[in-house]
Formats: sequence, C-alpha cells, structure tokens
Amino acid sequence: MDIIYLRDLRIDTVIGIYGWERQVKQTIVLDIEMATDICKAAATDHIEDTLNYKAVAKRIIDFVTHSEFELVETLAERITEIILSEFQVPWVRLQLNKQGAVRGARDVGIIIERGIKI
Ligand SMILES: Nc1nc2c(c(=O)[nH]1)N=C([C@H](O)[C@@H](O)CO)CN2
Repeated sequence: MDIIYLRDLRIDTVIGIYGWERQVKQTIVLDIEMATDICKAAATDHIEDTLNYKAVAKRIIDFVTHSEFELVETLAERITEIILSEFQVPWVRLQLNKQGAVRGARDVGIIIERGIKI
C-alpha cells in the first residue's frame, strides 16, 4: 500500500458548541493520509492514473469552508466519508486540529481512521 498525503491544510470555518463560536470563523488544520497504489501512475506518468491530491484538497476546502458543525467529530467523519466515497480511496487517516480551543494547549483535536488498509 502506498500513501498520498496532505499536511497542514488550513481552512476557516464555523465550528464549535458555544454561542460565540457560531458567530465567527475559526481555523482548523488537517493532516490527511490516503491509501492508494501509485504503481500505474509511476509507469504511465499520467495524472489520470493516480489520486489527484489537488482535486482532493479543492473538494475538502470547499466542503469545510461552507460547513457549520458544532463538533469536530462530525466534521472529521464527514470529511472522511467524502474522501472514501468520491475518490475511490480504500482507507484514510485524518487528523483535525482546532487551534486555540483549549487555553494552554497548542492545539486540540481528533484523529480517525476509516476504511480498510489494502
Ligand atoms: N470532544 C469534543 N469536545 C469538545 C468540542 C468538540 O467538538 N468535541 N468542542 C468544544 C468547544 O467547541 C471548544 O472547542 C471551544 O473552545 C469543547 N469540547
């Protein structure tokens, strides 16, 4: 199994359970690892034969920018659902950091893995 990854993808969105959090946008930071097989693309040198990380990033940026979830759990789950269902990725690991959410902590967040490692 090979992995294509996106690190430190920063997106502004409405996220949080408190009243003030519904009024502002906060930055979340995503690290995403996606299982794939790069062998065909490495042989053909064609973008059509691989997982286009720019296309994934564009889709996730659009989704997160327009989302308004309360919990990081919900947002993380929805992101992984999109990656698994729309990009033929069999397994994904997502780390979602919500910076500044807890005083004294650099960041706080969630790590989830979904799908099957091939
Ligand atoms: N498990 C979670 N705990 C908390 C969440 C969350 O999304 N998942 N959210 C908050 C608040 O929105 C917090 O981030 C504001 O600082 C608190 N706990």
